Amino acid sequence: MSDDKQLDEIASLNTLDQLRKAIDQVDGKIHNLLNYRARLAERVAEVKLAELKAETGEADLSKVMFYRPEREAQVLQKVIDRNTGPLPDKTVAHLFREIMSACLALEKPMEVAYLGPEGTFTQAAAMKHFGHGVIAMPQPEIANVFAQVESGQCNYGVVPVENSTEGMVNHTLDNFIDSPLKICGEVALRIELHLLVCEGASAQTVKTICAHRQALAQCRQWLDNNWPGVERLAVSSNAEAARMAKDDPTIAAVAGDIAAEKYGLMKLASSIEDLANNTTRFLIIGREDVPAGGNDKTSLIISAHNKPGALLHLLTPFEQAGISLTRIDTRPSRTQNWAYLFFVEFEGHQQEPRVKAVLDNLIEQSVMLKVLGSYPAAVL
Ligand SMILES: O=C(O)C(=O)C[C@]1(C(=O)O)C=C[C@@H](O)C=C1
Repeated sequence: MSDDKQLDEIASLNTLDQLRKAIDQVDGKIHNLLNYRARLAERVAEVKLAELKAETGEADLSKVMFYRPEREAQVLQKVIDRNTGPLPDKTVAHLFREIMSACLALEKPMEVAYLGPEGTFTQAAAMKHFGHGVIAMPQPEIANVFAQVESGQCNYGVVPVENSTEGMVNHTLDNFIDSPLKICGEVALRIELHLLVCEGASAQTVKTICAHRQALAQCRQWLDNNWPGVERLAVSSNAEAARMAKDDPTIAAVAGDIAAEKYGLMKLASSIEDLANNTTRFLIIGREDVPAGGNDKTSLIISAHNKPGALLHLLTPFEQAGISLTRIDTRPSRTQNWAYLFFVEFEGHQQEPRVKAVLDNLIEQSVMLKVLGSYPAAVL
């Protein structure tokens, strides 16, 4: 039905009863279509298995790539492109995110490791990226997330990589150096941090402020101004800080809403992060390469020879090919041979000829080059 016809029909309905009957009818149609879509996804799973069998002669379910990040990004982009409202783009995209998540769970339930415990922003990022159809498995450290995916115990992992206030998450970058895993997606999350205490606690009872060191850094100025001289303790995650504050009125945790809810904490102060637009970017890690989807990014680690102008030489091929860099960062090298180690991110997929040409050029100039993966740019 065209938009105009829909509007005319809606305008002709004048009673609550008429409108609710119309809503019931639409719900029936949506419901029917949802299950139709779900059956198509089930059939997709059968076809994927049959294709693997035809290609390799084996029908090993663990080798089938049920999750297709490039296709999911395309589906979500189409949702946004065709949306005419009144529902906002973000809302319809989130609805379709959950529909696809449920369909994927029918194909095969995915196990996703994330930096836990429950209640971390990384868990929120995992849900934003995969929807609620996955089985989320909290891990104590970033290294455990990598290990769970490398060993095959989990299908994918979610790790924080960069914060708009504090820069790169070095643990994650260091883990990539030795890991065979590939980046297969990215997700950005707006981070709001609060000062949380248990019931009965107050500004007078608090002796220590606990949080992950990144969160403490993101609120440094606010804490300096409002809580000068009070001890700050870096712990393994904000959720862990919230867990510690739950039964101890001498501890205040810096953490987000999910942790506050999970541990039943009160807000002594809200939104205490120093920068208004505090965002953390997370990466999805997996064992397979992701095919090109049309709007991709590529991440790599590269080490340059220790001579003047080395970085400039590494970057010139990107400029010549007209490829935009989205990030460049340095880490201290961990072997004596490497003078510099750079993490570079740029627009494009490693299968594109222009990107391939740049990578060939870089291999010649660098001491070491490791492509961490090409993956769809975040849509949500
Ligand atoms: O197109 C596919 O490959 C599917 O498996 C279908 C579908 C979907 O529901 O649209 C589900 C899971 C994939 O990650 C991508 C898309």
